[in-house]
Amino acid sequence: MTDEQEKTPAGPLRVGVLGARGRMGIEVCKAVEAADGVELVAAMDQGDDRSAASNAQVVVDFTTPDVVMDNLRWCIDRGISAVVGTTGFSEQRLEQVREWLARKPEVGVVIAPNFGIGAVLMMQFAARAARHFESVEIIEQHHPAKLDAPSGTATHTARQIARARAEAGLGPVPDATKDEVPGARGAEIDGVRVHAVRATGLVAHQEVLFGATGETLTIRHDSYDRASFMPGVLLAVRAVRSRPGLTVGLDALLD
Ligand SMILES: NC(=O)C1=CN([C@@H]2O[C@H](COP(=O)(O)OP(=O)(O)OC[C@H]3O[C@@H](n4cnc5c(N)ncnc54)[C@H](O)[C@@H]3O)[C@@H](O)[C@H]2O)C=CC1
Ligand SMILES: O=C(O)C1=N[C@H](C(=O)O)C[C@H](O)C1
Repeated sequence: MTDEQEKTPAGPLRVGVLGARGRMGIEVCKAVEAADGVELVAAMDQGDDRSAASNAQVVVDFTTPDVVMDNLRWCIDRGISAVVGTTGFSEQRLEQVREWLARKPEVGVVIAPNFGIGAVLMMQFAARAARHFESVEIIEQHHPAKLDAPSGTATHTARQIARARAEAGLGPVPDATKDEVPGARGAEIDGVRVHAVRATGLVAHQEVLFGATGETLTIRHDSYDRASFMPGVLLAVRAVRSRPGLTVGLDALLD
């Protein structure tokens, strides 16, 4: 961005999209084009020259876990803030992003495992319920073209539940089952079992099942259409430049 552009007052916020021909990218481009106060200045996908997005003030990334770190570095180096929905963010990756941002204190990055407002609330409710139940399992369900399992949302939920259980002094989830077939009891994330279902017709769904003596509690969220993620994406796009540093999840933006 030139000094002249930075000084120009109050034009629409210039937004670039990486992964623009993907399922989410197509929806984000439509949402940005339809929204007030924002302007789509670059819609880039694999093989395109990323430098066409240099003029953006905010880049939205819905690509793949293997390219997202390179994209983020590219944005941060250029002083471009970023809103990231791509999955695959381990604690090490988040730490790496914080390191890059330390050299660019004016840049903001929001990384959210799920931009659905209902999904954010589902994760919050699950974290709140966690300390009251000795048993918990997560069942995530997605469309069969999804590349990763378990989902970023399920991983994030499991970590939040594990943290809440530890703070409450709960021990391991009780389970005497012998795994006769490997995988029958799902994956384990921070001590929480996660089951990943893939089926045609699904979009993005998650259940968190809690159990205590004589009762269960099921907290469920369903995204039936990718439009469900757009209010959260636009919220982050509008907020990210006023939140320097790294923000993980949408929670702080909803408060
Ligand atoms: N945080 C959230 O709310 C949501 C996150 N996701 C995540 O977003 C990611 C994308 O999901 P989908 O759109 O369903 O996948 P998709 O496979 O439909 O789209 C990914 C796109 O990225 C493109 N791409 C690959 N490398 C690229 C590069 N170097 N530069 C630019 N574009 C590149 C691909 O060509 C493809 O068009 C996944 O990690 C998914 O889990 C999906 C839905 C919601
Ligand atoms: O790939 C998807 O579709 C989704 N990915 C995100 C995830 O992995 O949690 C968010 C949502 O579940 C849809």
